[in-house]
Amino acid sequence: MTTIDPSVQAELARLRDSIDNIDAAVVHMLAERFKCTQQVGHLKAEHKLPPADPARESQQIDRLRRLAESAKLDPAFAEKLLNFIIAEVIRHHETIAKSS
Ligand SMILES: O=C(O)C(=O)C[C@]1(C(=O)O)C=C[C@@H](O)C=C1
Repeated sequence: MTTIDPSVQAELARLRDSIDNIDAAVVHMLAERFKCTQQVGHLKAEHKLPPADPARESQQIDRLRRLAESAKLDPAFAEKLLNFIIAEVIRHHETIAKSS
């Protein structure tokens, strides 16, 4: 087994504490986002609007890619993440539309 220098161990623990806080913030922000999109899903179902809005998605992707670049985050990663989240939202919208 490898022995870790106590100062390295302490630095790792400090960084992991921050990572845990950031992960918690991400979960809370996503939960808030999904609360909003649930309401959008009900509004769309009530007014017979389609679950997906590709024009809106293009605007969101352009904006997020620009934000990612200025934050020194890989824009391709930001785009993939947004697409992953939106795909889940569209599934939720479809479920709401079917049940209403
Ligand atoms: O803004 C909408 O119309 C939504 O339904 C929300 C949302 C999103 O998650 O941001 C999801 C699906 C649409 O294709 C576009 C955007």
